[in-house]
Amino acid sequence: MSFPLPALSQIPPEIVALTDYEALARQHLGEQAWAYYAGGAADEITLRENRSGYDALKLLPRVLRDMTGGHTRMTLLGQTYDHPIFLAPIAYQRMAHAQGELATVLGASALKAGMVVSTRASVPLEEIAAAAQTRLWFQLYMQPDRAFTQRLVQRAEAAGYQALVLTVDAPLNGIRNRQQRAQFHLPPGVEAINLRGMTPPDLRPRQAGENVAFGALLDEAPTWQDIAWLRSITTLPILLKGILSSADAELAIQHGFAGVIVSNHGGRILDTLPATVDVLPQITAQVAGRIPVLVDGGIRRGTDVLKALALGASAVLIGRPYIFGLSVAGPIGVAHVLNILRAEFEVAMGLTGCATVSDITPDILWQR
Ligand SMILES: Cc1cc2nc3c(=O)[nH]c(=O)nc-3n(C[C@H](O)[C@H](O)[C@H](O)COP(=O)(O)O)c2cc1C
Ligand SMILES: CCCCCCC(=O)C(=O)O
Repeated sequence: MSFPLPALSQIPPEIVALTDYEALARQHLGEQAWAYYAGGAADEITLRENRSGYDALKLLPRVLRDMTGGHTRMTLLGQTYDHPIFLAPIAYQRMAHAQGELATVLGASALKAGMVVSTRASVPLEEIAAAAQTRLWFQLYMQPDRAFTQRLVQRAEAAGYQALVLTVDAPLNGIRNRQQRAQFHLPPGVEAINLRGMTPPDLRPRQAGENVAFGALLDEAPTWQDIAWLRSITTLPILLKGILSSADAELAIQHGFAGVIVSNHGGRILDTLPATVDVLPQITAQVAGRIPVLVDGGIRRGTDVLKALALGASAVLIGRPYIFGLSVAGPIGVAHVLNILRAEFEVAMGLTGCATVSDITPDILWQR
């Protein structure tokens, strides 16, 4: 089922960096889909800072180290991965490509990248698993109907997903002005197919002055009290996605999570949150190696991957870049994005004197 890597030779030679896909994707996606995928919340301050945070960090190479036998492999939750770059969960991928998540999983398989499949995927989770030749994790939005949530978790487990990722930073949608200006709505035929049969939340337009968040939506949002229940219905390891505070990272450990993902949802939920790379050091310090810490948001270069690992992350996830690759060139685009980033990461390791990921330590970051 995997496709041959040589197909990457079909990619136009001028596409050499992740950002090259961004400009092309804008031409492939309509205005509404572009607003959905590329946009962030409100003034998009957090969206921009996720990127500028990495640019502000400078590397300090170590030289003349023995690099014999170097590689990018790493171990996470007891499994070995070829490299520490994962695909973050992104909803509704059939809006970017006719095959949606099925195309993405082929691209991920070609590069043996771990892929996190969204609850709001537009292809049944079982079909994605059947096409996968790489490790899959399932991202869970807990639903008000707990029996429905339980069935979803059981389906993911039965289909062979190896971990759950509980996203907790989006109990309701952010203020998405870019989407509003583009009058974004899902096109016909694209839906969160794995949520079929569930009573949809009450999203009717509110009268002026009426509550938009308090009431039904937030009353039913999960809390720490629900975690024991979630852990009781699955044997899969569960990671917590959407952590920015070290106090919440500590609570995650106390509640038995297998890992945390430092994330501000790609700057899409609440604007003016700090960049994930800026809070990462506090969280890795708090966690102190007890569970793995992953991070996403703004990672566009191999040097960003290296910096995140130098700050203590075990792995990183990318979101928009692979969606842009998907929209331009389907599975090959996803594979190409991963290939570029993995190769850049390897070069950055080599040029800072890190032969393996365990050699990536904070001393390769320049202190002013
Ligand atoms: C269009 C879009 C849809 C997303 N859908 C989900 C989702 O369904 N579940 C989730 O946990 N995160 C979702 N995210 C957040 C991503 O998983 C990830 O945190 C973020 O995209 C990382 O930032 P980056 O896009 O700058 O790499 C979405 C992000 C985007 C851009
Ligand atoms: C209540 C928030 C739902 C967002 C679903 C998709 C997503 O995570 C995103 O667009 O971002």
